[in-house]
Amino acid sequence: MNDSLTATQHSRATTAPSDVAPAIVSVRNLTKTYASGYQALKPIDLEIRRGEIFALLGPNGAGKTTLISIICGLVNPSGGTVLADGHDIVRDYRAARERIGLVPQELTSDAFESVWNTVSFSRGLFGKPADPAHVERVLKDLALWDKRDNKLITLSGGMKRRVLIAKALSHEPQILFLDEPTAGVDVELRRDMWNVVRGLREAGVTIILTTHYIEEAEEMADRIGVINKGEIILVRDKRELMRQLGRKQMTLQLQQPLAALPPALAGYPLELADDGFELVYSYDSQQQQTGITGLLDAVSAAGIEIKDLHTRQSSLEDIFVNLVKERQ
Ligand SMILES: Nc1ncnc2c1ncn2[C@@H]1O[C@H](COP(=O)(O)OP(=O)(O)OP(=O)(O)O)[C@@H](O)[C@H]1O
Repeated sequence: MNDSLTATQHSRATTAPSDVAPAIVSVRNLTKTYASGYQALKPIDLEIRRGEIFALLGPNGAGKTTLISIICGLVNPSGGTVLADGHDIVRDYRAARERIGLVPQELTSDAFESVWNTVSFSRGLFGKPADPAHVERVLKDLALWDKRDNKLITLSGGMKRRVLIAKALSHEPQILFLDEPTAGVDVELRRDMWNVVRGLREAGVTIILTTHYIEEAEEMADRIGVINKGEIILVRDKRELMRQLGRKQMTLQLQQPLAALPPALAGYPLELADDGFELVYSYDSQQQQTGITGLLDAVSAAGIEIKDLHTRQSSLEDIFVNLVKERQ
């Protein structure tokens, strides 16, 4: 991403998000019941901070697309309010929508249109005057400049994804929603896309992404929101979340297999694994006392010989699975 976008598109570039960063999107008491009678969103309150990357995680059918579609004005809310940069998305639709870019999963544009025309046309849809210099910058930033005259149908999957982002940026939004930005793309392209998204954040764009790849949220997000069955069950700074909810496991590989846990070790949170060749101990690394010393003494006193030992920190995936499981 070059500096021109930084300087011109987002002259109000923000500093790094902090606790005091004001909300750029405010969701209050938002509900959605579809015509079928299905309540897809229970009352939702959510604040997205200016300049952050916010990842919205949730299992299939949790309500992610419904929430994003309401904020972007594609689906009507049943109740509650949403402000985008201070503009009510219903009463002040145009002003709110102008501030928002949405990168959907699929390219629905005319396959026989050129990259340049598609992106320029998107800008026009928001009533913005033509600005070839801006379109040029966006295409250059997304490494699409060489493809500007190519028809969409001739582009690779990765290039099509970039076109989706270019379209969403064509009208200079401050808030960018990415719906599953890297679904179905290979690892290399995923890393490429992450760099593009980081570049946008550096240029002052607030990013909200939904993802099934928890690794993506772990890698990219400043904050994480978890939605389950139409309810936001958690919103937390990513690092804090991993520190607070992260658990550690210590695995002891044994010289000889155990048929069962010896009674002397019954008081420890231990599991036998790998056909009795492993003892797995779970503990909270934040605690003053992890219990490791006592456990190792007890193992030794029980005459169990250890061949090797390793520890593993739980990932965001473990945390997410546990959170959602708890609510079922
Ligand atoms: N137009 C609709 N009419 C009735 N029910 C709907 C409609 N759209 C979505 N739903 C239901 O609302 C719930 C939430 O759907 P939504 O698409 O928001 O979930 P999601 O979290 O985005 O899921 P996924 O990860 O599978 O895309 C689902 O149970 C879905 O079946």
